[in-house]
Amino acid sequence: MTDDGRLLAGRYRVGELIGRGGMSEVHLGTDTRLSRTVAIKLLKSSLALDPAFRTRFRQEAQAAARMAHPTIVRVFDAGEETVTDTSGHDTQQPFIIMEYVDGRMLKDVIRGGALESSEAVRILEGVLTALEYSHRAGVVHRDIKPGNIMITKSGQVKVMDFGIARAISDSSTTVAQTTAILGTASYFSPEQAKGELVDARTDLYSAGVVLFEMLTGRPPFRGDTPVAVAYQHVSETASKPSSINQNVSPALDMVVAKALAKDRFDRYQTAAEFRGDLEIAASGKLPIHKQSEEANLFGTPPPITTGTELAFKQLSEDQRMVRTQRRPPAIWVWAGILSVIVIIAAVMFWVFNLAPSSDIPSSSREVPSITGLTFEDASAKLADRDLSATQVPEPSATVEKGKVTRTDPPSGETVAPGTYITVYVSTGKEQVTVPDVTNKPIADAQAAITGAGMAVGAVSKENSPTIATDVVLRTNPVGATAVDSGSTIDFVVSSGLVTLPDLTGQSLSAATDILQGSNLQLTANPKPDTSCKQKPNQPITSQSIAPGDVPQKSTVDVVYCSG
Ligand SMILES: Nc1ncnc2c1ncn2[C@@H]1O[C@H](COP(=O)(O)OP(=O)(O)OP(=O)(O)O)[C@@H](O)[C@H]1O
Repeated sequence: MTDDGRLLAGRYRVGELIGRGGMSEVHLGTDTRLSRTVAIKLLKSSLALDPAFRTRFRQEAQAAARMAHPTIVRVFDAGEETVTDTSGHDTQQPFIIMEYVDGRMLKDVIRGGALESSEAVRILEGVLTALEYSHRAGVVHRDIKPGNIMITKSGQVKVMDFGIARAISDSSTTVAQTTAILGTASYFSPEQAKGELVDARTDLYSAGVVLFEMLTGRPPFRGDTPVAVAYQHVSETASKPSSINQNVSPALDMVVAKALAKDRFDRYQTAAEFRGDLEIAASGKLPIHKQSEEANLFGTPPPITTGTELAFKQLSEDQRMVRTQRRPPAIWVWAGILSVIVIIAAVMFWVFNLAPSSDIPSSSREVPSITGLTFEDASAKLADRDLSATQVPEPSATVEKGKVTRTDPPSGETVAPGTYITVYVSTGKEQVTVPDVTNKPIADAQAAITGAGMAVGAVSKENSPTIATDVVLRTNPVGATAVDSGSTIDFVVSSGLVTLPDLTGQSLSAATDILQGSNLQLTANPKPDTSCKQKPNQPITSQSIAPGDVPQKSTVDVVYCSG
């Protein structure tokens, strides 16, 4: 991870790369004027080639910068920087200076599976609060999806990228390109899929899709291509979330059904209305809109289509069912057939005219092997295959710090273009603390060390006047030191012996003191030697145990010169 080091607008220092999305690279940065940490989104320079996009982007970023709400990632500034490419040409690179959010993307949270209903409701309430505020300010988000919702470490919900989708879809990009840039079509409303005008209710549909995914762990419609997914948003009925996750209450099923109504007039009309029903559902009551309404909104769970052909097959089957089961008046049958033809024509137009003309293929991608690369190189390799990357740090015993350890989905798996790949980057070996095992028997101490993730090393013995045999005197490294997980810890244990010094030449009282300090004892009956030549201190002439290692508390007999 290299620091870019550039200064944008003479003020924002571009730091380490922290993420790469479908349309941008995101770096940590510093606002040098205010000395604060910011996130810097550098938009792909290919987008900046279109002057209409640049104008629209500036306007939208300015509108977003006017919004200040705790549930919205603050936009502080936006602009363009002239960049000289390798061939010496100057190009404009748009950038956005945002509040830095220390947290996780909702898409990464959902990757772990369905959330508890209460948590899903709490997060969606945050999203709806943000939408209520932005819709009042006249800003429609247009790209509400788990990849634009962050959850801070304290659990706060923050929605980002207001207005950016508008800048993209209003420039000369095709629908297929827009889909590829903005990610999958999973969160598109029916009106977006049909290329119609959008309004605040479009965001509420997408919020309904996000709620569905939080409750079930998967979006309501899946398919191999954006077209197959968009088709289902227009014409298929979503399953009840409770048919996928039985912990979801009927009340929440009803809220999701209303949010996902195909006709925007059947949906929640405002974010506040949606939030109100969520609160009612969370309290265990059924929202006011009636059960009969719910029955109309949900059909039987549709099979998961794998492509446009399957979608068409399903469509013709539906037609057959309409004819045989309900027997509606002929005029309705013909109206139904007509609308089906219109949809098929729209999809065919999209498939055969727009998608091939764009340089963004819609087939699936294989996740490449990127372990061992830096995040920067890995995300570039993913971007080559139209895949986005999110960085998640994790300790690794084997992979060097700063290098990719693994991905989710793993390499070799096939995914749709625009899919977010979680890229795990090594923070080096996990740090563990050496437990304090002094005064513990060696067997207990060794168990404590292995239990704390370290390896047992050499055991050496050392004399100790007081500590019992095979009890730990100290470790190396000593207790409370932080070390790499798996480090080897050496032990020094008591030998149960003590060093007896040479006592000859010492007076009896000096010898008593010396031995006491070593937890040894001088005999109570030292033997006098009268044959020697008397000296003033009556020195010891011999000792019963030779100097050296002796068991603790040994008693030493001595002979002293009494003269
Ligand atoms: N304000 C922020 N604070 C901290 N990290 C951020 C911030 N914005 C983005 N990121 C990180 O950068 C990554 C890429 O950002 P993001 O998904 O917004 O890019 P994008 O190009 O807008 O993607 P897309 O449009 O495909 O969703 C995110 O997954 C996230 O990890």
